Amino acid sequence: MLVERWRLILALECIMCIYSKPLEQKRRCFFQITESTEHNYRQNKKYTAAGSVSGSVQVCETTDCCVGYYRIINGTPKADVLACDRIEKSCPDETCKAQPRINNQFFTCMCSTDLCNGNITWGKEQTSNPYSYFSDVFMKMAVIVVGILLFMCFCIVAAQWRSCLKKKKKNLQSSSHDYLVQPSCSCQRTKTSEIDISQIELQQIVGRGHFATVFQGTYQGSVVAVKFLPAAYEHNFNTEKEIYELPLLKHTSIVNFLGAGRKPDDKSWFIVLQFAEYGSLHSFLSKQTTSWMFSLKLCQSLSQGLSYLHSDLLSHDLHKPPVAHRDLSSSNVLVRAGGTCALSDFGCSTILRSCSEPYRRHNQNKNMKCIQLGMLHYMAPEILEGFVNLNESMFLMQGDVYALGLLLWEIWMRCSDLFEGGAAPQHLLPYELELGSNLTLESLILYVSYMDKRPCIPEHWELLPQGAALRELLEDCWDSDSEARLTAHSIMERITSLQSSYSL
Ligand SMILES: Nc1ncnc2c1ncn2[C@@H]1O[C@H](COP(=O)(O)OP(=O)(O)OP(=O)(O)O)[C@@H](O)[C@H]1O
Repeated sequence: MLVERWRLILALECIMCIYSKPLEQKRRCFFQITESTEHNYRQNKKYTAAGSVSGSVQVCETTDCCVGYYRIINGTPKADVLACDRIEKSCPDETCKAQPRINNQFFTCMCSTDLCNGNITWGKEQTSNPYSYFSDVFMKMAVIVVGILLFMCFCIVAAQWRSCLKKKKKNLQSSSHDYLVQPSCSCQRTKTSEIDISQIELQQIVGRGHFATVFQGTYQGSVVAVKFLPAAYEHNFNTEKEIYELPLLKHTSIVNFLGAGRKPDDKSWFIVLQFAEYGSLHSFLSKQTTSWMFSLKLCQSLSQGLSYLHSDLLSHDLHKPPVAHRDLSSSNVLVRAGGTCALSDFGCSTILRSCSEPYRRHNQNKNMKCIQLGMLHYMAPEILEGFVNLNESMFLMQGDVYALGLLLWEIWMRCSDLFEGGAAPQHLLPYELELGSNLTLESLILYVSYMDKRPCIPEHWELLPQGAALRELLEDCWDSDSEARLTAHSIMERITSLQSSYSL
């Protein structure tokens, strides 16, 4: 009887052994880091840590993807870096297909079979268009979107039908109540007041962007900013208005929206906003330096604004979905008289909510436009490389956090208390010192993504009491691994603790 039981146990163990083995098998990739990339210590350390290395083979610890970085030398690809990928990404291809990068002199590839990164599938046709990787991604997305379109239509119709039923039920209960929103769905919008342009007294121009011209003006006795968009930019106008109209969007660190309208003569669109006395953060920092406490006030209000924008709130039947800004820059942050920041320009923003597939669709379509027109300086490495999954809200928010890190750096680089004798350097955009004022997408990808470089943190900060905390905070915002970045909320908390620990 005992022998029988032993036999049974042994047989079971054997079966488990056979079936569990393939599951345990980890991806094996070729491993190589050439001399030319050895100076890039941080990047290489991350690739080395992605798995255990034995000779030229690495066994991947956490991912199933092999990566290869190749340089084109005399017309043939030469491997610079071969390794396991550092973080899990989608890599459905079994072979390593070249994706063009910097000026077509540099290619990356990802694949999901053992040792697949040793050979790159490379064709001359791939060199013709530097944006082809983006196009590929968008083609795939288009197919997926079309595939789920029918399903979404069904959902929208069902949601509207449900909302209609609820409305009818409520109307029966109380016909006197004036509903500003439809509480049955999270796709709520507040009613905004349509403003007649004759009610506004326009004064001088205070700013210009890619699309808009912004005037200072007076409306109902208050100083306001009026943002005009040409008639053809209805889509941009609607996107921005849609964000401002979200319930519960009002916050001290988000510019206050007063209303919108259309000029009858030239049919241009306009948005009326609370006026920010110091204009954009960019023009503020260009003109003046700050004290340590003033810089903390700017940073604190800025991170509060982003944390609020990213938050998912439900209060008294009103729902504010999370919003990713997606175009944060010192030109899109305003500074008010009290020395606090307010987020503005939501023309590229994305509402991250489950019942808003139509929003998602048009946001995907405008993504390329935003990538081309947005401030390149602030684009996170994964966005520059095109690795961002637009359906993943976390990715979009992590992109905002990277930009927030650069904004904090910009503010502290103009803080006179952080420099000997109060001599803060003149204001520069991130990477302007290293790559010049007319930096290109290619030079930025090479510097930020491939070389994993960030704006220079002055060495003497290490000697300041708060220096180590500043460095740590900046590095935790702009980490190349987007998932390792802090959330906007935790950045806000860290700045609050800086305020209490190092008040000068
Ligand atoms: N509420 C405001 N108060 C004061 N100045 C403002 C205000 N809103 C905008 N501005 C100024 O106008 C400039 C352009 O505004 P905004 O960024 O909204 O335009 P845009 O065309 O959407 O810009 P972008 O090129 O980033 O798309 C800002 O950088 C700022 O200097």
